[in-house]
Amino acid sequence: MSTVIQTLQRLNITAFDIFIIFLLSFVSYIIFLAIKYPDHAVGTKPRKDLAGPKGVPIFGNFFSLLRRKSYIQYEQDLVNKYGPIFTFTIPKLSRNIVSNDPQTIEHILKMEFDNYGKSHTLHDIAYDMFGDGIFVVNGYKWKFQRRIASQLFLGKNFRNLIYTSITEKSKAVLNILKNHADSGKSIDLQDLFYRFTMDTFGDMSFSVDFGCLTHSEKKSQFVISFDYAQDAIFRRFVNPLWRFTEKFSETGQQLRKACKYIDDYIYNMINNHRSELENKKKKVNNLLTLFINAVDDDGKKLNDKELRDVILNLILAGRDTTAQALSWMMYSIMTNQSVEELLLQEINTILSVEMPIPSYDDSKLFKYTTATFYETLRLYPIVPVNGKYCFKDNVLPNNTPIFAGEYVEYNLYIMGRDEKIWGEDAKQFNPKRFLDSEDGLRPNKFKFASFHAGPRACLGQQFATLEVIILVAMMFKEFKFELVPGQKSPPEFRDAFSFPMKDPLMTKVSYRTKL
Ligand code: HEM
Repeated sequence: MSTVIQTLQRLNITAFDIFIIFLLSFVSYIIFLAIKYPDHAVGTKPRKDLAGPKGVPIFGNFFSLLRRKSYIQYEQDLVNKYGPIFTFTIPKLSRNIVSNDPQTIEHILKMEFDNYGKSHTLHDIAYDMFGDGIFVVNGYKWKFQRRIASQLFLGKNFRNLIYTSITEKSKAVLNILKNHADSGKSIDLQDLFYRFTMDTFGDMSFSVDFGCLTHSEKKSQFVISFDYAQDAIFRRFVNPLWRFTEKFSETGQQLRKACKYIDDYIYNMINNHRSELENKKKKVNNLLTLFINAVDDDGKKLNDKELRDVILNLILAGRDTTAQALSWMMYSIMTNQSVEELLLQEINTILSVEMPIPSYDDSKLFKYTTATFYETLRLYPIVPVNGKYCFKDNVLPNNTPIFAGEYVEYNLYIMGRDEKIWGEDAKQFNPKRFLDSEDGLRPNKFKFASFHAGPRACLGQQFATLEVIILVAMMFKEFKFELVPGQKSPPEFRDAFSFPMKDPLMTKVSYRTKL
């Protein structure tokens, strides 16, 4: 070090000179980048062959995206201007090529499955919460988790477990609704559904009572931390400097605190479950037991960190998706009287005063209710924007070339309203479209891709459908629901990993017939 200083002194170079050299080098580097990336984000290839908004040097379309009202609105404006295929770039997140057509979805989710997957950037951004869980990994890690989890969701052995959890927690929801019907106090249904899906999932998957329905007035610290961490991590997508800013920001500090709380809670749950399994020496059938006992190809069991990642991903999948779908479904029913009438007709033919809870087998009879659920997901897809990272150069069925490192994205919210895909009444809420069509309740998975498709199709579709049918049937059998006036209709949504309503769904509850 001292020789460097001596040399600099001999050459008469001062600290100020060094500062100027650094500054000039930095400015030259920025100029070099600005010339190399004149209208697209750093690290991306130019794509003059594709339509799309012109970006600024280095940052591409980052600033216009920051000014957006919502990501969906941003893309809707681009569809209106450029048509269904267009592109834009964001630093770190690379180039997005949006192609809103079912053939593209089939191509990336099924036909070219091995060539399109989760990216390193997604894994990095989400790591603090999702770790190496099923939503953010590819290859063996994904396959292994899918294989184990599917035993619960697709295996017949777990039918009773799932059914019992759903009906028990649905009864708890009905008790809360009774209190509101008696007191005349309105209720936020979205919040109620989050509590319902969290408790159902906790019971069924971990034999844990999160207490969301029993201690309904106070959110548990776990839920508060879980929600905070999810939102903070989602915001990283539009902050390429998040690693730096979070070191100093309040958000960063709160996020670390939330993740620590979540980790402690989950590790504690794992330890309790392990010792319960060891002490009782009996089989506790649930998702956590399946993963604790599972062995990989080398005969190795998962360690606590791996179990934690698996659990957190599944809680995310199991809670938010169905709670939000239920909220949009209730909103859609409350604003479509004819749908409510047909739904009630169906419920009343299957349920009675003596049989107010659908049996597992009866749940299959709720065709119109299932169609109403699907129609909700068609117009309000819970993962509205999805896409995959391209590993090797490839060409889409519509002849759009895709280069390694680019994302192919599709927007189901926009596709759900596209008359070319769904016909003239695409924007209308009409559950019958599923029943009247040839495919019925087995719609083409690439057109109706709300549950994803191909080898990574949603594992929880049947579980979510059962959960929705049972709760909705029980709720409508006993209560009437009415939106509290003065709320935005349709409700606004919030940018997130899934599709939450921005505001509470305030609803007045009354008895259908006072018993
Ligand atoms: C309305 C309810 C639901 C909807 C609309 C839905 C939708 C989706 C979508 C779009 C994906 C693909 C996500 C991706 O790009 O990686 C997915 C994956 C998944 N879902 Fe669901 N989901 C729902 C409920 C559930 C429930 C209740 C569970 C139960 C835990 C669940 C478990 C999973 C799992 C494990 C995956 C990952 C599959 C894989 O990568 O192999 N889902 N779901």
